[in-house]
Amino acid sequence: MKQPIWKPFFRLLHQARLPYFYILLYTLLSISASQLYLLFPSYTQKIMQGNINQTMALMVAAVVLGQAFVTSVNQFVLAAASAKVTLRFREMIWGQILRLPVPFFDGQPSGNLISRITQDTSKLSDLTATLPGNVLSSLYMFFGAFGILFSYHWKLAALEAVMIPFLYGLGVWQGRIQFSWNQKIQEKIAGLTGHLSEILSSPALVKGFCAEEWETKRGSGWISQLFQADFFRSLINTLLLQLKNLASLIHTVAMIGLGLWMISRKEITIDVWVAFYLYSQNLLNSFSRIMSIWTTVKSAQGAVRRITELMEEATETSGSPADSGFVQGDISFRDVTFSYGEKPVLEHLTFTAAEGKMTALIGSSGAGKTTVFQLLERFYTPDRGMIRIGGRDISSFPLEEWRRMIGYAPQAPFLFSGTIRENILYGVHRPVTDQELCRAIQDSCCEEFISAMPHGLMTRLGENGSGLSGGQRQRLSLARLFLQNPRILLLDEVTANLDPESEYMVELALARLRKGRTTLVIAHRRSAVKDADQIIVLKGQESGPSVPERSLL
Ligand SMILES: Nc1ncnc2c1ncn2[C@@H]1O[C@H](COP(=O)(O)OP(=O)(O)OP(=O)(O)O)[C@@H](O)[C@H]1O
Repeated sequence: MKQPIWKPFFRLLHQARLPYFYILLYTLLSISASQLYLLFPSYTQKIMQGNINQTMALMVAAVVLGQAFVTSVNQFVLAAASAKVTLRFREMIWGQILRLPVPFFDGQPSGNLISRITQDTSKLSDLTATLPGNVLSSLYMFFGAFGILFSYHWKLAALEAVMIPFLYGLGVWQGRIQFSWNQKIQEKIAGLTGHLSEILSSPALVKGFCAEEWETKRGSGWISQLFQADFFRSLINTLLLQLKNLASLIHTVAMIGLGLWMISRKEITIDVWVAFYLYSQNLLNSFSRIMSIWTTVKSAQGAVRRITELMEEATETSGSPADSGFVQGDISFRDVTFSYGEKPVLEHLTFTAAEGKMTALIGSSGAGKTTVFQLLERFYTPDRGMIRIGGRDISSFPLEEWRRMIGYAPQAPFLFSGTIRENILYGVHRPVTDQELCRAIQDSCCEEFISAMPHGLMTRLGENGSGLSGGQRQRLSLARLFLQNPRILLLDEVTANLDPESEYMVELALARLRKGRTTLVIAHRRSAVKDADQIIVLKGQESGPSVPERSLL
């Protein structure tokens, strides 16, 4: 083990609210099962000594039935414990991912994050739910059996003591090999998941470019890589299992050989040897379990590391409610400089967007228009300079409060699978009356098409709002903004891809929405800036520092 995983592992346990009752119950039942297994050989010995009577028969029956009962109840407890632990870890990680800042997601394949929640949590749960029970019950059995073996005969016990280090070395070696293969599989699964989720998010694009054949090949590449890794892992696991079986066989043969030799020399009686043999099997079983715990730990090591890294990422700081304040006044960028990593985008940007007025941002592609919106949303922080509203630094407002004051309409509106009603109400953090909803639908020019739908507001949309035209999607997202009632509007080329009729409808809705709100619009087309009170030209890096030009249309 290169890096100890215990510290981060225990930190994770502390963070997740684990079902300790189930884990404790599993632990106690596992130890009870070990105790019952330890009783069985001594009863067998007594029977072999001729101690056959009703009490003995009842005792043996009780031990055998007890073992079966405890083991099967424990299976249920373990299933419940694992499921609950998985649930808690998944909730914890999902909550963390949603609170990470936007820069974290830059260049982070979504497939990787999905596999943190699906694959890695399963591994972590296996470890967490079973670790205390398996470790304690195996150690109980291991030391219990060893103690009893020494009390029987030291020579036979010494044979065990010699065998165990070899078996241990073998187990550690196997664990290492299995760990490295498990890691390979994890990487392949993450790659495949990332690739599939990217392609499945835009099936129309694939079809539009007639790229089915090409994508089939690319997908097959990932699938066959996973197959190869899976195949070799199974092959290696089978070989390792055979090796383990061979080691057990050697152990058993040595046990039998030494036992028979000692019986022939009258050093032990046959009943002692039988009991000894059974205890040595217990010892071996408990040792195998300890080694399988080792394998579980090794295979969870990567998952623990990845999840810990994720959990230790700094989340967005929400700020204190004491800093709340009324968001009003002109928005001013003062000497703002910003780069994405090493890549400078804005330099010394200074402009003011007057309260309640419309400011258009224009400039060539890559000039930094969307970046201005990103900074306003506080997805990123300026490297230098300051953004203020009514003279107050925008970063001094509690984050959530600030973002709720901003209504952002992107070029491609965000809609999700669910009813039209659910889509309109997304992000509206207050109860909404039917009248308010109707009003927002009317203001956003959605009334006509929603009432033409078979189930009206309760009509279900597909992923990304499929089932609606571009203009309808855009108007639906504007209905959301009417309800959200933000003080600042950020409109990113909202009408860019619409036909004239849809554009007219969206413009109508936008004109209503803009009333009384400070609006910033990203525009490429003249028609989109015709109502602007001022235009800021961003020049980007190509043409030197981006000094804005102010002019009226
Ligand atoms: N998350 C990011 N990480 C790194 N670079 C980025 C990121 N987002 C944007 N950029 C880069 O920053 C520059 C400005 O991007 P931005 O999206 O702000 O431009 P824009 O003016 O809105 O362009 P367009 O009109 O084409 O949408 C571009 O060169 C872009 O490649």
